[in-house]
Amino acid sequence: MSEPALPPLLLIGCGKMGGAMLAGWLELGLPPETVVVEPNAAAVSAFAGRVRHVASIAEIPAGFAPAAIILATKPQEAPNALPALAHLAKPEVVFLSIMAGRTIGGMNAMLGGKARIIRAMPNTPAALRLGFTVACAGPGVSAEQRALSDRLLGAIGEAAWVEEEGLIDPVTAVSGGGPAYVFLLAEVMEQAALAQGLPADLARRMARATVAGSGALLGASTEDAAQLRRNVTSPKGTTERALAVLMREEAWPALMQEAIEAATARSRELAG
Ligand SMILES: NC(=O)C1=CN([C@@H]2O[C@H](COP(=O)(O)OP(=O)(O)OC[C@H]3O[C@@H](n4cnc5c(N)ncnc54)[C@H](O)[C@@H]3O)[C@@H](O)[C@H]2O)C=CC1
Ligand SMILES: O=C(O)[C@@H]1CCC=N1
Repeated sequence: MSEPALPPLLLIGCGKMGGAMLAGWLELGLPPETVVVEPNAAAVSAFAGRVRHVASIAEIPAGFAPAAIILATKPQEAPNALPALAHLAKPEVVFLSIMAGRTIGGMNAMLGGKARIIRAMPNTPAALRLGFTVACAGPGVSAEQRALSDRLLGAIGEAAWVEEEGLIDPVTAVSGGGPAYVFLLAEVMEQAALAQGLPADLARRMARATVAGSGALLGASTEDAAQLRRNVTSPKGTTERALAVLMREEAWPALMQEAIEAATARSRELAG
């Protein structure tokens, strides 16, 4: 059975994440009445003719009744943008926020106190429909609104739901920011290759291909990451020597924990 057509949406902010999500929704068959609010015209040029673009919230066409309003500006923009959207907060409208840190309660206060809100945290592999999003529904969100949001998030990768909103802060630290840590791995591998005398172009290609290929292998495999690691590690071989450095208690295990703790704390600070 084919899925029903998507209803018109209102997207607030079409930057890196908003644009990646919009691309996924257009593939699902987004109606052209959809409105995108984005002050930077260049950010929406790739979507010209397929959605209606306005530069500010004040220019949203009067009477436009979206089923979902996606909040994809920076968290620091919320105090400007959300009060201007309060007139659209009705029981039949769900707000789907991807802003780091901003809590359902805090956003609801800015939206006039009666908004139905889902707080979600995606990540940038969404641009290839390989994202991972964790979402949490606030008070009053209907089963239909949750199903619509699940469909929207499923269009950009995998979606999971939690009941406890506080879990979104560590989710933001682990999967929201996670791609940055993986890209950093490619950067430092490249630097280490250079330090061993490899030519610059080869060092760059090797680091990129190794991180991308390993990610693809992990994605395609049913084996645990630990088993895939063991598959590379010959007893008394070379990898074992490298892992003995990286897996020292004070090295990657402790550093990753400290990094995730710091990002989780920052997410809580961004609540405002
Ligand atoms: N970049 C990432 O990896 C992730 C970002 N997020 C969240 O997504 C949100 C957006 O992040 P990015 O896309 O990275 O930032 P971005 O800066 O690329 O996009 C934000 C967009 O909002 C626009 N904007 C600013 N004021 C506006 C207003 N009043 N109305 C409408 N649009 C306005 C900006 O012109 C910009 O294009 C943030 O809240 C961030 O926490 C969540 C998960 C991952
Ligand atoms: O760094 C940030 O604040 C956002 C949230 C997760 C990824 N980027």
